[in-house]
Amino acid sequence: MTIGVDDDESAFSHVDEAKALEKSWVRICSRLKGEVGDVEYHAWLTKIALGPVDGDEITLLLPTRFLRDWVRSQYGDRLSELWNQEVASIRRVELQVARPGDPVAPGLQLDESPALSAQQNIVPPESDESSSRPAPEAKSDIAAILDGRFTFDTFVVGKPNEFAYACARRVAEKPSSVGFNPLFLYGGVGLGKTHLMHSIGAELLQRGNVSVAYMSAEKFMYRFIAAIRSQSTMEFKEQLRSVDVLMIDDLQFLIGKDNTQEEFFHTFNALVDAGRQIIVSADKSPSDLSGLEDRLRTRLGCGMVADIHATTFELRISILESKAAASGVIVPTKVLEFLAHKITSNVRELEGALNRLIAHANLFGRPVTLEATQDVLHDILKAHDRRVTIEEIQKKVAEHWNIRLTDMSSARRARVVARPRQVAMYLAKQLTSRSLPEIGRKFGNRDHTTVMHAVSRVEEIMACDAAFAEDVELLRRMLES
Ligand SMILES: Nc1ncnc2c1ncn2[C@@H]1O[C@H](COP(=O)(O)OP(=O)(O)OP(=O)(O)O)[C@@H](O)[C@H]1O
Repeated sequence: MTIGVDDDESAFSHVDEAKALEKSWVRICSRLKGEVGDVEYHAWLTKIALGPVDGDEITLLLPTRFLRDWVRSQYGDRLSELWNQEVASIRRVELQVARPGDPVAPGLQLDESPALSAQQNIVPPESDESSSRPAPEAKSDIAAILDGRFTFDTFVVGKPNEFAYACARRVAEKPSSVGFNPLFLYGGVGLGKTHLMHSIGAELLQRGNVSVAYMSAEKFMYRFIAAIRSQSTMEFKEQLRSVDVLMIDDLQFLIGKDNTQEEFFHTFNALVDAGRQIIVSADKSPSDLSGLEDRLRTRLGCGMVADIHATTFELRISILESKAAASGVIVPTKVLEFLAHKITSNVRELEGALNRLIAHANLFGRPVTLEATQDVLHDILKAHDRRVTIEEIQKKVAEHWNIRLTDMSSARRARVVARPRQVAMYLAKQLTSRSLPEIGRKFGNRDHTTVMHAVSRVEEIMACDAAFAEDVELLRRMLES
């Protein structure tokens, strides 16, 4: 079965094609319903409308950005698999927010402010040669597929990323400036490199008159191999070398791929020599990318190298606040703090956790609370669980009430230090397997009866003082991270 958009007379007429797609979609829906159950199916999947097919990609349309993101994160891969099983020529599913005039699933409204189209094509450079290049399939090789969610507006700036952000902004405003070419962005997984690159692309395309190509290093390699196989390497090279801005994401993928590195090196030189902008991202700095050829590493380090550092608690809170605000769901500060304490590894995970909470709140129409958070995210939180020590408990509790760590074992009995000390003992009992005498010893050689008293006192106060109970609960959850 062939479904494509071309002039081939043997292809289906548009009407037949549309009917065949609808039938496939009905079958896919019925399989999905069986797999996910009625509630999930009606909550999310009935909102999808069929969009156009282009080559090996089918577009599915959703009425809001939120639904698009949710369906993409939860069902994106499964939808691609099912489509591919139904229609072998379809290999990818693109989920987009429907625009006015697009088909929408029955009974639904469009988002009032639909996201920037999730897909933008490369702007063909204006040139006399444009009619002689590129063949339609080859042209899609370097199409800049940008994620409309990733713009400068939605990027939250804080200490760890302010330098990279400023460099990205600068390149978006003045591509190919001296000292900024190439722009090399690096940092750990899920810290916003791709987001910044897409933001540059979106900004440049919005201003127009500039051609932008974006692709992952992996895609670069596969396109290169495909071009070799189809004997169209010249076209591929020409396309790459005709752009004003070339962005290659996750360059570390080219480690050990010598031929592709070589090709990239020549493309790189041709573009920089012609005064075009290159933007590259990787998980390490050029000097630490030890599997890359020396000459390439040297050239990569010649422009601006900007590091995105691990997030701080403050940045994680700001990111969560901004994403929660965009969702329209009220997420209490305590929950945001809890998440920012628990999930520290990368922003992608943090965002995933928040999205799940928001989806849950939307689905069941219930407010987001700390308890619900722990329930809904139990699997994520469990993965982050680890053993906690009495020293960590003392430190966290002392920080929380702003007392000195030494007061955890001092003889001072003023309430301002005695109460936090009791809480720390209570938490030590709750969160560790230490015996009462062992806990007592860690708190300035106190007797085990003192620990027992502390535990029951804290329980008493928690029962009648909700704010205190919430503080203790928050501390407990933080410490479990
Ligand atoms: N400062 C930020 N503000 C808003 N969102 C952010 C920020 N940093 C990261 N994100 C979000 O976190 C997710 C992961 O970011 P991104 O894909 O850009 O990371 P990456 O550094 O390219 O990761 P990888 O190493 O896996 O390629 C994205 O959804 C992105 O929007």
